[in-house]
Amino acid sequence: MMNYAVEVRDLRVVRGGQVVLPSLSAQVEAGSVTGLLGPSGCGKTTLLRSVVGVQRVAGGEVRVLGAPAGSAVLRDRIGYVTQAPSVYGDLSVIENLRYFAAVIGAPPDDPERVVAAVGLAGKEAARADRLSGGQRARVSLAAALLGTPKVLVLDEPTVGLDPVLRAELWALFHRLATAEDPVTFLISSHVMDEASRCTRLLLMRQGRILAADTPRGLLASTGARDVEDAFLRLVGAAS
Ligand SMILES: Nc1ncnc2c1ncn2[C@@H]1O[C@H](COP(=O)(O)OP(=O)(O)OP(=O)(O)O)[C@@H](O)[C@H]1O
Repeated sequence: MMNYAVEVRDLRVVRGGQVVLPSLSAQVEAGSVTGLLGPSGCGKTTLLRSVVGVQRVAGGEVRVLGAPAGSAVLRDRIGYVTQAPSVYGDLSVIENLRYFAAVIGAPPDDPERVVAAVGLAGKEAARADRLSGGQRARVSLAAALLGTPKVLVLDEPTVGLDPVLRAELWALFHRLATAEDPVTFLISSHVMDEASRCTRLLLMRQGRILAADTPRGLLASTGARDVEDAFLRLVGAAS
């Protein structure tokens, strides 16, 4: 039987009177680097918020590591990085991470470990509001890595980063996903060319999952030459 880190069944979400997810079902395989791809406004963030347990849902079920999304047992087992990096501007990099480590009860030497993991060694003493956007995003990512979570949910983590840094971050995700104690990644992006970096894909449009497959499987089943083309073919077939 497939081992799923995240299972979503018939999820319904209404935001501001608008049905954003009518009835969405999807799974994320344990140890995968799963990309959630779809155009802006299709409901990616809403789905991620539901997985993390911060979204009010109107129906259906979301389970993470077998427990209901948002339950207390998941608190230090799931990390979430939102689109807007949530760090305190008036604190240094290491102060931010020490604060978040204390909140979740992570080991005292964890801030140093995660600073190195995201390539910010040497920037520990820098105030967060004096960092570049990409550096601030990496502080948020470092905070999500504290306490060695089993599932990391990342909302467009590579937006605004240069290609070298982008490649480094994807390499980091794969290292963590294939480690002895693997982390499962669910990563949203509206940039289709990031699809090839994922081991599995969820293609989403207008609150629905169009396809769930490996990048290779998706190209084979659609006959497309790249994921953008596959997406267009699936949209064409669905309409
Ligand atoms: N706070 C809110 N109140 C009401 N509606 C909202 C709210 N946030 C988002 N929505 C609506 O929900 C829909 C899905 O938004 P969501 O942020 O999940 O999309 P997304 O795919 O993550 O987009 P993007 O790639 O631009 O971040 C959109 O139509 C949006 O207008």
